[in-house]
Amino acid sequence: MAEQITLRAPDDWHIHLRDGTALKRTVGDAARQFSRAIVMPNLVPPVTNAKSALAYRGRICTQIPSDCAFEPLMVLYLTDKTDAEVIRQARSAGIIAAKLYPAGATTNSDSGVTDIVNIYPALEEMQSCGMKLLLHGEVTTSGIDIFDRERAFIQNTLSRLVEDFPTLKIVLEHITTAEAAEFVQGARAGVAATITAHHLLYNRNHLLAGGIRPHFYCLPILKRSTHQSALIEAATSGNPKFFLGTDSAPHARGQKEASCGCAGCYTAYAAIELYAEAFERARKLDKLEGFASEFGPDFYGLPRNRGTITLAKRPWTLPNSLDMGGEPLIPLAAGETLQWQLV
Ligand SMILES: NC(=O)N[C@@H](CC(=O)O)C(=O)O
Ligand SMILES: [Zn+2]
Ligand SMILES: [Zn+2]
Repeated sequence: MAEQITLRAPDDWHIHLRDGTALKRTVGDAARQFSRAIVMPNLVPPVTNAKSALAYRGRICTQIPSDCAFEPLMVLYLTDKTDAEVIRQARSAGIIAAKLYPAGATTNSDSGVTDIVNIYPALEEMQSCGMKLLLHGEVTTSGIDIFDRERAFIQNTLSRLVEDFPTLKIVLEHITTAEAAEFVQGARAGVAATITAHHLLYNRNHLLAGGIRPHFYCLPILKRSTHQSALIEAATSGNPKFFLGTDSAPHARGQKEASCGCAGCYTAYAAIELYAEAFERARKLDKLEGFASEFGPDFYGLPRNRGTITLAKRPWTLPNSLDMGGEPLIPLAAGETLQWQLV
């Protein structure tokens, strides 16, 4: 029999499920892999209040496969107009986090925040009611090089936020640099980070050397391999400040393979298998369970899942494309062979 490992059931603390006909694909994949997921609110139009978050949750729930138990955890999209009252209503509707997209930073972030001081009253309220702040941590200043945008965000915005709101729980999402890992490690309690599978498995050579490969294009953009190594180190360290967030973000093939392609990698189809690959390469498979299944719920103050999943060492090949109800969707690592497979 193939070698197997059994883990407490994992959760995804950052995923994009989109809406409408995409939900069958995205919710099905997420629910097979994870028990819970933090659902990003960057729809068009974005999810900016309790009412639209609950309606979106309802649409997601209709697509949960009958043999899966899956809980979507909803997130509010912060805009310049989000005030304390919007936060209070969201909190009483069970929304556990709000997301800061600096305006223009990434996919569907046009309604994002133009100046952090505009949301200080909302952040005050979040701090007092215990709502988490999730960050797309990149500056949008056109003069700042795309490879430096995360570092600049940490210097200009995050270091100030952490001090101005000393008890606000903050997640710096999808970190991509050694500086981000260091900042989070050294920051006060209540500051954590998620790390994607693709930032553990790849670096900018995979994106750009020997031809441009649009399916590796995501934001924050893949960095050089020294940063990849720092992220592997952080994810496999057993430090509970680092936990799993796939940032799985589907765009149909034509949106990716284009003269101006969209940012986002679709990893939900094989998410835990991709992470297992990265942890095994680092010889740290024993650290996967904490990262994938324990540190996230502990940070959010939610119970750890009771169920388990089993992975078997049984090499398998990802399909070349997936059906998303229209144009095909190319999963990350399409056609590649992974060592571990979800049983
Ligand atoms: N990560 C990405 O490259 N894209 C995400 C947005 C985001 O998380 O920044 C998307 O919604 O497509
Ligand atoms: Zn983002
Ligand atoms: Zn994202």
